[in-house]
Amino acid sequence: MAIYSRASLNSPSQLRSPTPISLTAQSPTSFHRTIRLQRKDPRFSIRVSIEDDNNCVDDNKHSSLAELASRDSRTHPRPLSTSDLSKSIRDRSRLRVAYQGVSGAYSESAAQKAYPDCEAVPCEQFDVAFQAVEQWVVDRAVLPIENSLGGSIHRNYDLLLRHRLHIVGEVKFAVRHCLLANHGVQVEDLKRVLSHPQALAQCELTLTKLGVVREAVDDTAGAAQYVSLHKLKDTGAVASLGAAKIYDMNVLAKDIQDDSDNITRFLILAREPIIPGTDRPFKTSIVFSLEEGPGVLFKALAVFAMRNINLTKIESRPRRWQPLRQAVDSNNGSLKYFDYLFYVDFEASMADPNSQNALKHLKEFATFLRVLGSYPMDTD
Ligand SMILES: O=C(O)C(=O)C[C@]1(C(=O)O)C=C[C@@H](O)C=C1
Repeated sequence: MAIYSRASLNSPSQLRSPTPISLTAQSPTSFHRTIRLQRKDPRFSIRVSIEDDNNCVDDNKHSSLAELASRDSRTHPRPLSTSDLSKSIRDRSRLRVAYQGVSGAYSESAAQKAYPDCEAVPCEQFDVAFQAVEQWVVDRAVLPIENSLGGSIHRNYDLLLRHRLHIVGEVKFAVRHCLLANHGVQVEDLKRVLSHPQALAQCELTLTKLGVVREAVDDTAGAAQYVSLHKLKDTGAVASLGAAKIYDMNVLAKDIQDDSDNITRFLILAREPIIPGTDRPFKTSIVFSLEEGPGVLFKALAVFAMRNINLTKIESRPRRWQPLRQAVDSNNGSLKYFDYLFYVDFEASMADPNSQNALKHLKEFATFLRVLGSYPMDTD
């Protein structure tokens, strides 16, 4: 049984697309298959063929997959993929906010918490959400950056640096996971459970007790959608109560996360920065790199401590393009070090001269420094 990326089966506009779409299935077993959605008649029919690695086409699968694809496409918007980004969006009446996943994902709820009247736009991957903002397809992106149980979402730290968007806000969202299965399926029937890797990590204790095989997919709601569409009897999903309703699934257990206080912090990204204020609590996010040497990170952090600026987060990531730095050591000759980027959040606005002085000071010995955004704190 292969786990397909969401887009393989839920695509209204893929089905209308003039070009055939080819998606590689991610298979947990030795099967590795490619799904091709091909348009036979532009208006009325699609042809779905499944090929295995030996290019054997299994025609018997056509009708059922086509049926599934069209049934789902009528009800839920398809996540944007990179190829959609060139198409213009006409309805500009509501703020459009990109999130990663499909309808029912926690990220969609976070987008709606940040902008209650927005049009939440699903995207296949984090990268697509970044590009959708950059290319004016949407106005904002709301993306997870850290979770109180699972830790940092490193991919988004890396993408913040690779793209040129600005952090204009943050939103904290209480994530309450449910164990979902198709109607009639009991907990004892479950052999495996699908979900987003963060969600699986957040439910470690429950899933270990159940003794099920865990399989990672792109998002929690996508897991529910997959199990529901395929009418699986031995597979469950960890997802939200909202996803249970959308994909008509039974809730076998609620609040299965390891700790009831399971909070994910999301960043709100935009093309333009906001003008920082001092009228309410602000946070500033920066990224910098430093020379190699004893006490350099200590010195960097001291620029905040000596000004009584509170740090709320520090994350280090290896530099992707020059991950190793060559340095000369008087005792050992030439040495190679890992080169890091440090992401720091501090509780102050860039409108505050204290923050400006701290960054001026940091620049004296940082080899690179970028302000990612200065934005109101979510104090909920
Ligand atoms: O899969 C989802 O529903 C998401 O919104 C993604 C995501 C994440 O990336 O951390 C968001 C919140 C939860 O922490 C689990 C998963």
